[in-house]
Amino acid sequence: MGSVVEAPTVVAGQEEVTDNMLGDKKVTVVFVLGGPGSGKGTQCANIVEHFGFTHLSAGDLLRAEIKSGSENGTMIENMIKEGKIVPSEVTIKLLQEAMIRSGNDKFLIDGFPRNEENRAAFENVTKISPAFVLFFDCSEEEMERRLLGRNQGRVDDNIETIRKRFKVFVESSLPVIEYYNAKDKVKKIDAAKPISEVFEDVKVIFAPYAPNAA
Ligand SMILES: Nc1ncnc2c1ncn2[C@@H]1O[C@H](COP(=O)(O)OP(=O)(O)O)[C@@H](O)[C@H]1O
Ligand SMILES: Nc1ccn([C@@H]2O[C@H](COP(=O)(O)OP(=O)(O)O)[C@@H](O)[C@H]2O)c(=O)n1
Ligand SMILES: [Mg+2]
Repeated sequence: MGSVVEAPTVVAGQEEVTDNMLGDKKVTVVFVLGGPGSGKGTQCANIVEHFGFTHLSAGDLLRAEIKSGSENGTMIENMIKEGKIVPSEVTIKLLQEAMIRSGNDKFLIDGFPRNEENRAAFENVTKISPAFVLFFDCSEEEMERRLLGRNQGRVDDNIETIRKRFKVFVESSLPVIEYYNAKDKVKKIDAAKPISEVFEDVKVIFAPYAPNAA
C-alpha cells in the first residue's frame, strides 16, 4: 500500500548507496575533469608529488590496453581516433584494477567520468563517490594551442579529432560537471594561467590532504 507515494523515497535512498570501500579499505577519490588540453595530466603529476595521491588517467589506461594487445584494443583505438567515449565497462574495469594494484587509498581519477553513462556506472559498480571534482576551466582556443603542441605522438592530437573531442566535451562531459556542481562538489580552477600559477590554486584545495595536515 502507498507504493506510489513511497517510490521517490526509495529512489533517493539508492542515490546514496556509496560506501567508498575498495576491498576492506576506505578510499578517497577525486575526479579531475576539464576539456582536452586543459592541463589535467600536468597538474595530477604535481598533486602526486606533494599530496601522496595515485594518479589514474583513464586515457592512459585505455592507451596501455591498446598496446597490451587486448581483444578490445582495436575497438578502443578506433574510438580514441574519433574522439568518442569508450563503453564504461571497459574503462571502469581498468580503473578498478589499477586502484587495487596501487595499494594506495587516495586516487586522482583523471578524464573520468566523461559522460553520464561513465558517472552512473562507476557509482553503481564501485559504490564509490568522489570527495570532490577538480575542474580545470580553459578556453578552447588555449586548449587547441596546447594540444597541437603536446608532441606525445597521440593519434587524437590532430585538428580534426580535436574538434570532435571539444564537441564531445561540451555535449557529454560538461553535463557531468553540472551534475556534481548541483551537489556542491565542484572546485573550479582557472586553468588558462601558467602551470605554476595553476598549481598554486590547486595546492590550496589539497591542503587538507597534505601529509602533515591535522
Ligand atoms: N597551464 C598551462 N599552460 C601552458 N601549457 C600547459 C599548461 N598545462 C599544461 N600545459 C601543456 O599543455 C599540454 C596538455 O596538457 P595535459 O596536462 O596533457 O592536459 P590534459 O591531460 O588535460 O589533456 C601539454 O603539452 C602540457 O605541457
Ligand atoms: N573516460 C574516458 C577517458 C578517455 N577516453 C578516450 O580517450 C581519449 C583521450 O582521453 P585523455 O583523457 O587521455 O585525453 P586528454 O583530455 O588528456 O587530452 C578520449 O578522447 C576518449 O576517446 C574514454 O573513452 N573514456
Ligand atoms: Mg590527459
